Amino acid sequence: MIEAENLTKRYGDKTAVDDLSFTVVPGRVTGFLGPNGAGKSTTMRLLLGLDRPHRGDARICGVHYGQLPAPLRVVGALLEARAVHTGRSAYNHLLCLAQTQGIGKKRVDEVVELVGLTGAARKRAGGFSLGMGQRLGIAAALLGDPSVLILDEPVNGLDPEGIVWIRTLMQRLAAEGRTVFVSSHLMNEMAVTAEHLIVIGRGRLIADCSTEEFIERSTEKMVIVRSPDVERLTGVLVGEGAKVSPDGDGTLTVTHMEAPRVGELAAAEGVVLHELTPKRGSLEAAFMELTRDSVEYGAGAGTEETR
Ligand SMILES: Nc1ncnc2c1ncn2[C@@H]1O[C@H](COP(=O)(O)OP(=O)(O)OP(=O)(O)O)[C@@H](O)[C@H]1O
Repeated sequence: MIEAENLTKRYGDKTAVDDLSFTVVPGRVTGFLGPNGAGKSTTMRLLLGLDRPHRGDARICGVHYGQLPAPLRVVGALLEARAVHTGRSAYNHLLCLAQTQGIGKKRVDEVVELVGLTGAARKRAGGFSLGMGQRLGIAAALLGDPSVLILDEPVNGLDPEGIVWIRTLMQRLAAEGRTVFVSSHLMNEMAVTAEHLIVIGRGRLIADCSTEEFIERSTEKMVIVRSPDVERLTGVLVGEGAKVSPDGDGTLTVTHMEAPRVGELAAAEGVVLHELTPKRGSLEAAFMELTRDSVEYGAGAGTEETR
């Protein structure tokens, strides 16, 4: 379990994390989302005791990170892509880490295999690609067989096979009853990986809910309808309050009306349907909608004064 309580962190006059409270529970993958500069990495550093909050409290399994007697055995962390600048082999890098916490060589062999680095473990870790470096970072996070995992952008640098691998791994670790807290910019990936989301903007909490609820709350449901008689169908649906946009080739996108009602109206009017597909919005669309006012950088982001 991870608990943030009224966490606040300022850098000069910039408030990076602003009175942020949330709880991350075991047994499911919790995604941590927010636009660039929202405060995700800062929050993770506060949780891991790498930075001190100006106000509030960060606890892992009920205590501050610094109070954990053997931290690697309780919490495994991967912080944002920094290569391991070491002339040591990946294996020796992990072995040294393990030894600081009284973790045996057998576990080093296990994690090397678990992350698919067996063939590369004797190579110099400093020469690793970004993807291999990520795998090594994940191996280090798993060394102590921790019950809590805090992963900042673990998908960074991974190829499609690596992305599926980390998704499956995170879901398995959560299913084993661990707390898995993971930040990412890849919305499609988070939509299929995380069951629960914590979303922040400008250091403040925007949403703390299931992924499904998050999407449902902030995107409009659509129905895709295909018919050889779009004109008559459009008339019927619009007459009953639906909003209809023709996509050409006999397809309509219908909003403001659920799929069963579309089907019922078409049947009542004797209009043939070739397709009737309810479509839920994407996590990406929901994220853009909910964080629109919290975007720090990028198109449309003004200065504090102009907003
Ligand atoms: N050491 C620091 N000194 C000064 N400002 C900082 C420092 N660390 C973070 N900040 C500022 O705090 C804010 C939050 O940064 P943070 O890196 O936590 O955001 P983030 O959500 O992880 O962003 P990204 O998605 O781009 O990685 C940003 O405005 C950033 O510039």
